[in-house]
Amino acid sequence: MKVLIVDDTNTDRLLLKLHLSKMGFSVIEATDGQEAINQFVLNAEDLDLILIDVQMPNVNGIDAVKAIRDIQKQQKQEWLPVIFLSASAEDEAIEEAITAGGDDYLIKPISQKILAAKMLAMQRIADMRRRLVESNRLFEEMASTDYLTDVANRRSFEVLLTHEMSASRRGLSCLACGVFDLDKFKAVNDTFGHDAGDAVLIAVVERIKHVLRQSDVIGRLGGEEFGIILPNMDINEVLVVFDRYRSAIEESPIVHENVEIPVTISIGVTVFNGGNETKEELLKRADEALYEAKETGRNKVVYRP
Ligand SMILES: Nc1nc2c(ncn2[C@@H]2O[C@H](COP(=O)(O)OP(=O)(O)OP(=O)(O)O)[C@@H](O)[C@H]2O)c(=O)[nH]1
Repeated sequence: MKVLIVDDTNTDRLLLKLHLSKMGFSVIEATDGQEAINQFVLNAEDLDLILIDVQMPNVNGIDAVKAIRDIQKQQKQEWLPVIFLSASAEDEAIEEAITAGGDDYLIKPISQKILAAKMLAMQRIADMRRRLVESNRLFEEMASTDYLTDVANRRSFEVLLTHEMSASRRGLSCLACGVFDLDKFKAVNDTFGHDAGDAVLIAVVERIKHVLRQSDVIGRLGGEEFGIILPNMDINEVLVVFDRYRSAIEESPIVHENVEIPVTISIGVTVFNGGNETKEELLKRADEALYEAKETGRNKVVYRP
């Protein structure tokens, strides 16, 4: 557990540091409120607790904690426990400290036993907080990822598309968007089985990912339909690039359990017109191009500027 100790009195700070280090905590220090804010910003990622004196010159403990809570709120950070340290046992002082954002209040001189007990409680909170942060991260990942192919799901693909459209508006760069669909995929399922169909979907995505640039996006729009976003494209290259994806699928069959499954895809492509065009309009145009590719023979790219 990493603890920030803030106290302008050297002896108090060093004594606390000694006790906490003996208990096995890693300690960083600050000698006033402003330094506390700076240290918090630098260490926000892995800090577990702040122990902060109330009375300090310049920025006092109360103002520093208010500023830290504001930063946390703005940056949507997880809660970080704060314990105030003060010689004052007045009800009003305790009330002010907790209102400012403190979680506990220790009266100086601090008993070693009380400090050890409080640190045990804070350790529990820190562990709980870590688990919460990790499960939130996992939850967000699951909520935005397609369970089968591990690429962006429709919801997160649309969020990314909106984001890339704004970037394209600002930078006046060309943004290409493609929608592709496996050809006669029902026949793959019917002939080779649903598991083989799943394996084909995974393999197709892997092949496309292999030829995408780092900044490109692929997402599953549903069933056997996928979307591709290509930011910063050269408009003259759009067709060539998407045809490379098409041929990457056609060039060799997908092998599943030693069985060769020939697969092709049809792609509908368009480019973002800028201005007030919405993502729905953009995707609709790409979908219409895909429909035309299907209607006119499949295994082809149709471009609708
Ligand atoms: N294995 C598997 N099949 C899926 C999945 N999602 C959708 N499908 C199948 O994809 C097939 C889509 O069939 P259709 O919409 O008739 O299209 P198609 O056979 O690909 O024909 P065209 O698109 O016209 O070339 C259906 O059989 C769905 O069951 C999936 O996650 N796994």
